[in-house]
Amino acid sequence: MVWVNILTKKSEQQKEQEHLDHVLSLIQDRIKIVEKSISGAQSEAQNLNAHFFDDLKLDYDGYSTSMETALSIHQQQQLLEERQNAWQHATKQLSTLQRLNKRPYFARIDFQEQNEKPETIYIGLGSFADKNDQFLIYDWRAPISSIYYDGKLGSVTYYAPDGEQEVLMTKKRQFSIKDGQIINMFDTNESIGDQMLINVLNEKSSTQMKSIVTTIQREQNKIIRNTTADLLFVQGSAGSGKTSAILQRIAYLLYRYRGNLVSSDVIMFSPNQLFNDYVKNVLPEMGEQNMVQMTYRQFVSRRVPAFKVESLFDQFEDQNKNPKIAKLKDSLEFFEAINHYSKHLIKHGVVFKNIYFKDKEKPFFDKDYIKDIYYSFNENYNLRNRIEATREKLVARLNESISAEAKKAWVAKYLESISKEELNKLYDRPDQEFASSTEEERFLSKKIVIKSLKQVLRKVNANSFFNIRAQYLAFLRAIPKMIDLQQYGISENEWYDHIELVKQNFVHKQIKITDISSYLYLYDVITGRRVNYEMRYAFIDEIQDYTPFQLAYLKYNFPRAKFTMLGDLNQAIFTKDDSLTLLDKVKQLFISEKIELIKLTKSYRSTKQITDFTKQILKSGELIEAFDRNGAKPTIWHCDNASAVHKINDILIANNQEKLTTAIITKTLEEARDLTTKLKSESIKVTLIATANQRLVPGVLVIPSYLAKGLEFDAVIAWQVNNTNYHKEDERQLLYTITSRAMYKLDLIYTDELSDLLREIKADTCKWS
Ligand SMILES: Nc1ncnc2c1ncn2[C@@H]1O[C@H](COP(=O)(O)OP(=O)(O)OP(=O)(O)O)[C@@H](O)[C@H]1O
Repeated sequence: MVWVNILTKKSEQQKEQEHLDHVLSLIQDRIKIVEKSISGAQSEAQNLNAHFFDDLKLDYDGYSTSMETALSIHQQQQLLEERQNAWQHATKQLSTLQRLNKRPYFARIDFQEQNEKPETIYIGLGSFADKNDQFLIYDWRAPISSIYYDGKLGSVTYYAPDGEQEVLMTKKRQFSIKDGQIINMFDTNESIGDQMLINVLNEKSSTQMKSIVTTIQREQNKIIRNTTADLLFVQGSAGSGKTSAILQRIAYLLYRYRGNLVSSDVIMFSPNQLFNDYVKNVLPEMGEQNMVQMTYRQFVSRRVPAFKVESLFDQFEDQNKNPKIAKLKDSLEFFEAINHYSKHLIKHGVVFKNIYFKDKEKPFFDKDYIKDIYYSFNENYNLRNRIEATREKLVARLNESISAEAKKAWVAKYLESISKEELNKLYDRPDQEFASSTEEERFLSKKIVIKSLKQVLRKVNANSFFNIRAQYLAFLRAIPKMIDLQQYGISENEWYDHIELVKQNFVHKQIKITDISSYLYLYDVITGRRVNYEMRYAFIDEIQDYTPFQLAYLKYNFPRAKFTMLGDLNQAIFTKDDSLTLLDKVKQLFISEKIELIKLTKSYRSTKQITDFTKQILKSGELIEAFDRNGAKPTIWHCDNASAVHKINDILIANNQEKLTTAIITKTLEEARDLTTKLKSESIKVTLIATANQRLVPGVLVIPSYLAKGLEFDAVIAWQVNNTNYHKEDERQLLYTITSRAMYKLDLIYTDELSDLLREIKADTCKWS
């Protein structure tokens, strides 16, 4: 019986190999054709470029002939553009073919639609059809491919453009293919067979994330292919594939809406710059371009170049932060307070600034004068109309003042001081004539005034007459009238002291991350700044570190975008316990019928031993499911100060022997710096990652906790898990985030006393040393 099985398997594999050889030869033939057409198009374009002017009818005499010239240029340009497009299309095709040539497909499914013939299709990273338009490979994103990820054998459904389809799936086969050879193949009845997943997961990590298209899991597939939700909210434990799902989802959407959606219509907010570097290869690996990617801090900071926005480091290590005030400022209630406050501003309360010109003592436009204009419009004017109308009036006033300004002494003085060359530039034409020298002088004076007044015009057009800093402080002062501070446990004195701090920050050109969003929102509401209606999809990873205010502000900025928010409420390292209620807050921003929630509980990153250990750090970690892949139990090392660094060395030697890349994760940056110095003095080679702008290099890394967000490493050494570093209940999530970065091996080192947060760990889930 066994023999028969082996024999059938062998002959099956031979058949599959023959099929693969056939497909590969067709792909290679196609590559040759496309390469030829590319070089053809290239030389044609070069030719066209080189002879561009030879072929043009250059004739500038008379209207009709110059029209002809224009037409001729236009035609040549069009021709060039067409060649360029054909060339671009062919290059894209070539890169897909080259990808397919390396690995044509990874799966096969056999199925039968009602009253139709049975069909067999192969699934790969792109589509490929023969000369008769018969598909030999289906893109993994094609509607039918969905059943490969979704269903067990038997009756299954998938969504085609014309609705739900039911088919009978009779076979699901997975392949490992290398250099044109089938290395292995399995038939499976699971969504995606565990064997394939184990093989993929057992490959060691690199400094770059990889695509997971061959082994997407059922729940992940739901996230990837969702097109109905306005808000898709994914709560997933550490390592459950949230980030992977986002990236495959973007690739899916670009395919599904191709022609209508381009990568610049998609924006992704990521935790830090290091993370961007970590994921940057995934979309190109799938043949797509990367989306717009930025951190929230970048998104807000670029709007306030004059301010220094609190850094990630300061935000994490700021010990003076008042959590009660932060809670208030991060809330949706605070967001609503701005809406409420702005309604009152229709009648009074907008704060203005003088605009100066030459005279630094006397304003050119006095703030009271501006205020009178602003409030001269009737109450039907909303804030945006008001500021626009004020701008218009100021510009009109500016124009009216030209003649009077031209008579001022500085103008005559200036005229005398400028060079002949500069003077000549002031005339409209070189041969311009004037009735008298007085008239000429008047003309030149006006020209100078107009030129100089441009700086005032710029200020008016940039709304510089609106004093946003004073306005923000005024808004903060109005808060006790709108929000019951006691509810947040804040006394009035505390609040006013806090306003003083914000003011001092402004004086030093600094702004805290808790202020920047409300500051910008207030500015936007008052000036009626236009938001981005073009963005179609917004992705937010590590959602637990966002405040409800920030999410409301993002929603305001991208009103037409569908949002996908992913995170692990158990890994909140900035918002801590508040993150647990985040979902309820976010729900208020969307229509409830358009919200879909998905939970991912299985952790693919770490071995079973690591997941079973780390989940105990959380209060409600029991819901996290480990993927059945075995490794060593984590080890907790107790060392004295002198031996701790040597312990690291021993662990690194062992990890190197197993070819595991190690990251040593500290709580703070200061600790990371300190440890790096100690390790280097012992001649241990490590790279310190101190800022998010660094690159992830191969070799041992020392990295502070808040920069390790979203990343993963073969082996992790959690440094100094003592009770000084980790004793507060709200530090559980931080410790969980650090330890859950490990894929295969986890060591924890402490001196003095062990963290209280690790005391309840079951003795048999780790080794104590
Ligand atoms: N279906 C899958 N097939 C293969 N590998 C997977 C799959 N899903 C997840 N992984 C792997 O598991 C690891 C963790 O995935 P990912 O980083 O996307 O998780 P995450 O939920 O964003 O984690 P965290 O919240 O801890 O940052 C990655 O190495 C990823 O490649």
